[in-house]
Amino acid sequence: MDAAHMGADLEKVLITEEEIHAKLDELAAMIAREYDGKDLLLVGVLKGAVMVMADLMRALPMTAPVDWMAVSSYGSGTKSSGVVRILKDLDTDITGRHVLIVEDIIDSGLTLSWIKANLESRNPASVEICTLLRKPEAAKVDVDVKWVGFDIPNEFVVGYGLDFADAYRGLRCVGTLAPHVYS
Ligand SMILES: O=P(O)(O)OC[C@H]1O[C@H](OP(=O)(O)OP(=O)(O)O)[C@H](O)[C@@H]1O
Ligand code: HPA
Ligand SMILES: [Mg+2]
Repeated sequence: MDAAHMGADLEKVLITEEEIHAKLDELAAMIAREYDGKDLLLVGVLKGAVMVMADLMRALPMTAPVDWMAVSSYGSGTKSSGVVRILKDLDTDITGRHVLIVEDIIDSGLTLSWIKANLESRNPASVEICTLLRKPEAAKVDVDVKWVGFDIPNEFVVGYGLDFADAYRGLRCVGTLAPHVYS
């Protein structure tokens, strides 16, 4: 599908490309201050966090290494199953290291609360979370998140890494889909 058609499937744009980049620059400045002189490991959660990670790491004035986990709780639908499975674990031993989990979205919170607890059990120096998006009204569990880009309404969103049935991740903005896409 070309960009024009992908854009035509949007009902509304919630956050523009420019707003995303300005926010990630702000977050990167705070993160750089927090981890100055520390052994930081960035951990991205596949697949949704790919865009956030790519732009955040380039905004960070440091050489922090990156590792990835793949988990799945949504499958191809629009509701979290609540069951988290590790599809790919870290390559890195995080014992004694400062871990920053980089995510695209906290929706029910089930995925991130599970991942955070899982990583904390591996004896790191610290585990914090940076997420581009959060849906406060959708929270089923409380997740302690240090850095949030945008709080958004409780609507299913796509773009900038976020998918519907694995599509739309390449959209440069974040938006909601038109009803015809679901039918
Ligand atoms: O707060 P929650 O309700 O748990 O939802 C958030 C999670 O859901 C999405 O991942 P998904 O399982 O869709 O995998 P994906 O990143 O490969 O799309 C998203 O990237 C988060 O990891
Ligand atoms: O709103 C969403 N959109 C896409 N993927 C998601 N995973 C959790 N919430 C969402
Ligand atoms: Mg998904």
